Amino acid sequence: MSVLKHKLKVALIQFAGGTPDKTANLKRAGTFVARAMKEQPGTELVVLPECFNSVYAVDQFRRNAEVIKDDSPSVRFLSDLAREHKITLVGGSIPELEPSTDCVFNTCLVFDSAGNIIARHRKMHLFDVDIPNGITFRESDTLTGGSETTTVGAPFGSFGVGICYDIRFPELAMISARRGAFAMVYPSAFNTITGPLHWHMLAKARSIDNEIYTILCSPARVPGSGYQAYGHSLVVDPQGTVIAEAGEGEEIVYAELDPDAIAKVRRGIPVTTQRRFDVYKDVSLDAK
Ligand SMILES: NC(=O)CCC(=O)C(=O)O
Repeated sequence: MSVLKHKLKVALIQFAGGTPDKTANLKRAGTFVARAMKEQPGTELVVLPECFNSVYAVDQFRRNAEVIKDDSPSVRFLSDLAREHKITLVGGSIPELEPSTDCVFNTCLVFDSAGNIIARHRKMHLFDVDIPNGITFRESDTLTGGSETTTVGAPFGSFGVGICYDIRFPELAMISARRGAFAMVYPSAFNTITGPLHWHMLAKARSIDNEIYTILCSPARVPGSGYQAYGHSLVVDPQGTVIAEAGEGEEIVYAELDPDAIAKVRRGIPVTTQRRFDVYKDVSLDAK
């Protein structure tokens, strides 16, 4: 049985949501999703970008954080959106406040077509980098990393979720693929320094490693804003080919995923059954 149950239409909403006005950001996301449903009828999976409801900045996460409960503004909005359009919605990411610990997480919620939360992925690997003459960013100044990998069961099959920098850690994708995922979905916000270096290569690598689809959804670039998003939301097929890609501005990326594409690649180059876990049982062990 294929890991993807039937052909699947997806839409990636690359829009400029991350302004200081959360209400306006949510409203705009809703407008784009409605447009996607008109332009590509039959869409079942919709993806929003990382931190789509507020400004992506270390000193803004706590201010914009919401507790994950039914009446929090972004949670209610996303739930209504999924129910209204009868879609599985990967709700980008939002800053989440965990009241029991007072920690703030960068969190992706996934909703089913009835508006129920079916997964919560807390970004595991925080974006802490310091590239000379490039970019310095330290999410860990104000965020806490999650500690669980996420594989979501949807009516059309299972898919894994990571958030942006998580894509650099191939273990997440492999864990989900070994659980039967047909795709990895990463709400993301690369930038104009690391985007040109690694965005496409990482997406292709995760696809080729696991012979699955890889989906990256970025915010649109806003000239003059503090954090310059890379854009280029894309879908890579199980062979490592980009089958749909946006430019830098606001745009919806449409694609149709095909179970046969996964089966064909896996038949031809069967790495998913040739792995030697008897040799590399646990890569987390210290190297000898
Ligand atoms: N928001 C992020 O995690 C950015 C990750 C990034 O740009 C990278 O190069 O990795």
